[in-house]
Amino acid sequence: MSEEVIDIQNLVKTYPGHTAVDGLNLKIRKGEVFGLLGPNGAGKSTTILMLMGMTDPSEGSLRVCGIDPTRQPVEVKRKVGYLPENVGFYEDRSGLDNLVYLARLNGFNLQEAESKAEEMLEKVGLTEAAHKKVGQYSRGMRQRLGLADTLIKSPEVIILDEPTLGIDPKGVKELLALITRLSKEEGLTVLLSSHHLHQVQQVCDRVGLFVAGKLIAEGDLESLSQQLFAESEQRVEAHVSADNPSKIEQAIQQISALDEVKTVERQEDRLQITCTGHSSPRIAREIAAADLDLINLSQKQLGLDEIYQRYFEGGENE
Ligand SMILES: Nc1ncnc2c1ncn2[C@@H]1O[C@H](COP(=O)(O)OP(=O)(O)OP(=O)(O)O)[C@@H](O)[C@H]1O
Repeated sequence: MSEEVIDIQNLVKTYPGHTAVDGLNLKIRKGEVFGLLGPNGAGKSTTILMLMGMTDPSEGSLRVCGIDPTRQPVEVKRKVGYLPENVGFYEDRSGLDNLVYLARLNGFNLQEAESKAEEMLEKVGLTEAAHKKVGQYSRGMRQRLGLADTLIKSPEVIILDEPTLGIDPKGVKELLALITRLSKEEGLTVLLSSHHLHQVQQVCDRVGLFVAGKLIAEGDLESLSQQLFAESEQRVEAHVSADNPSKIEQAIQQISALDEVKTVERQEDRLQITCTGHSSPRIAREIAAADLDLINLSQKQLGLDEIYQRYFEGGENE
């Protein structure tokens, strides 16, 4: 059975006159890359702050690596690497110097700190820039340095809050590839918050859609589209044998008679069907009942694009 590294139950955070997180339930398993996707103001950062023990929940319970961050914030910080939206470094000192300093703060002696810092710089691809001042780093390099810092204490979980904000497309690609590699190679559990659906789609095993403090759906892409669009219009294409036109006509009549089917159009040996719900099995049965050979049946997979359009556009207060 898979181990739950993050376990959130009925989590609520209220500020005066405002509920930022509203009854959140979420479990994230060991080694998973989970994307918390939502518009500005959805409550992502507030949730992360509660996971890190930096702000207390108003209600509910949460465990990170089995630890309650509200009661044991120091313990949680030992196990969890946190990369905030903006990381502060000493700008006039090199990346290596900054990391050595941060490693020392984490309790390593000077020798250990130096070797850890070099190892982490190598891991995030900054060896060549090790002696360059951080003030001269690009935003992408700074985030990689931030990631190196979060990895120094060998965390079990890393939490990244909008890690790609302000990075150019090439830097984003490199950072996402790095996150994926770290998770796969080191069995790291990753929680990544973002409002960039394409980025989340590229790296996450599962996605949670967070809107106005509530998780409205979670799962992989297929289960998300089932949860959100079960009743909405789907497109199915049936590729059938063209040998017997009368059988094709018969199949079209039978499929058209199904309650959930709206339209059927024939394009030679392909039937384009619009329907609600998951009608593919019934459509396949009708084709078989018309004694027609079915070569292929495909249902258009709804992408996060459609999900985003429907739920997230507009952001806060929408
Ligand atoms: N300290 C605070 N006091 C009052 N309201 C707050 C506080 N922190 C956050 N909020 C409000 O709670 C809501 C959720 O904010 P939060 O920062 O968690 O959202 P987010 O999803 O991380 O968005 P963003 O991507 O913009 O950071 C917002 O409406 C915000 O204005």
